[in-house]
Amino acid sequence: MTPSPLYRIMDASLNRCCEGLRVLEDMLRFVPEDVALSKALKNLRHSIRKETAALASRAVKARDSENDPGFVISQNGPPGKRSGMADVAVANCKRVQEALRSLEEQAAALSMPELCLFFESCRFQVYGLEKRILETLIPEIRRNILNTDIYAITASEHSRGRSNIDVVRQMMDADIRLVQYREKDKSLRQKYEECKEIRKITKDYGASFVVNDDADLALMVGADGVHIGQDDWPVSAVRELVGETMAIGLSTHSPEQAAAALASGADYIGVGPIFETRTKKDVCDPVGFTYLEHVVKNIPLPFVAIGGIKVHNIHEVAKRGARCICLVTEITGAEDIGGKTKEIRNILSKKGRLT
Ligand SMILES: Cc1ncc(COP(=O)(O)OP(=O)(O)O)c(N)n1
Ligand SMILES: Cc1nc(C(=O)O)sc1CCOP(=O)(O)O
Ligand SMILES: [Mg+2]
Repeated sequence: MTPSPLYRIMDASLNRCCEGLRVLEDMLRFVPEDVALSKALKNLRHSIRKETAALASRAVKARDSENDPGFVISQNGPPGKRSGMADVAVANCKRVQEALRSLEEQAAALSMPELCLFFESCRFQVYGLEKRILETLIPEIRRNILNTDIYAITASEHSRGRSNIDVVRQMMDADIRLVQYREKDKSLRQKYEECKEIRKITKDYGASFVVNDDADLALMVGADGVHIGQDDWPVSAVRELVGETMAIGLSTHSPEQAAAALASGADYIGVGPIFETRTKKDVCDPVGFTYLEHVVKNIPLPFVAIGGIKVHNIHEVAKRGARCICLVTEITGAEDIGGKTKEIRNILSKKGRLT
């Protein structure tokens, strides 16, 4: 007898549900190393496999993957729709919940009341786990954006006449993993076009992309982060606008601002200007090493040191504990961006030996 098509749906939904749980389980295990949460997901997956063993062996008989129209749809769909790890986590929570809802409906239609109740209780467990995932994994992923040595920023007026696109391509070829788009005098349309292109390039290279000032632009182009200053919109308002998965960076220039940034929910802070800089017009006086050392000792947030940092002084910054360092014109103004990046990395790799 041909099995009911409902079994075919259940087969697909069971796989979808367990695959989604596995993705989440691995992310929690390896990103924030949250063993308890990872284990809770694993237990749920095992209990679903156990409770549905009889159903699964019937459902697999209804499987016909070669003729599944969904396969054609996913093959032709837009590649890389997810904009980062946080999006992957959120999408997989939804995937598991939807699969469980579908299983529940099919079980009801096939008059399997016990399984129907089981799937419903699993779905409610996932709602609870999703809340914990959003509270632990997503902020960790957002803060991870600074988990790199160099933070590059565009500056078309200091780029030897090269376009931002050209400069970003060279940055990517130099294996710079984090780039911010910062332009003060271009129209919104120009900024939008450039950011769209830079988002595409950075994604191709697997690098992170942050937009300065404009949270709406960051959203439109699917950036990984937005960077705001003390006079920009407050972090809480930006968070409301951009949602949970986008990182928010906040410039700080004093211990008071750093403490406020911590309370504000910013994912990372800019610490500067360490030295004098002419790149930012309305910048305050250099904060020097005192403020940098204060942040290293007292502020449990990722930070990036910025302002006047060049090849000749970067070791002074690194040896005081800055692990992520931002150089704007030193990189955009270099004739050979790849060569300059190597020079910077060479110094950073020797920082322990420099006095
Ligand atoms: C990484 C990083 N740190 C600091 C800043 C400066 O931001 P802000 O104070 O808002 O000034 P402008 O860059 O908007 O002139 C930054 N952009 N990036
Ligand atoms: C954009 C920016 N923000 C700063 C801050 O201290 O918040 S300093 C700065 C410009 C840094 O450029 P350069 O590396 O060319 O000196
Ligand atoms: Mg700003």
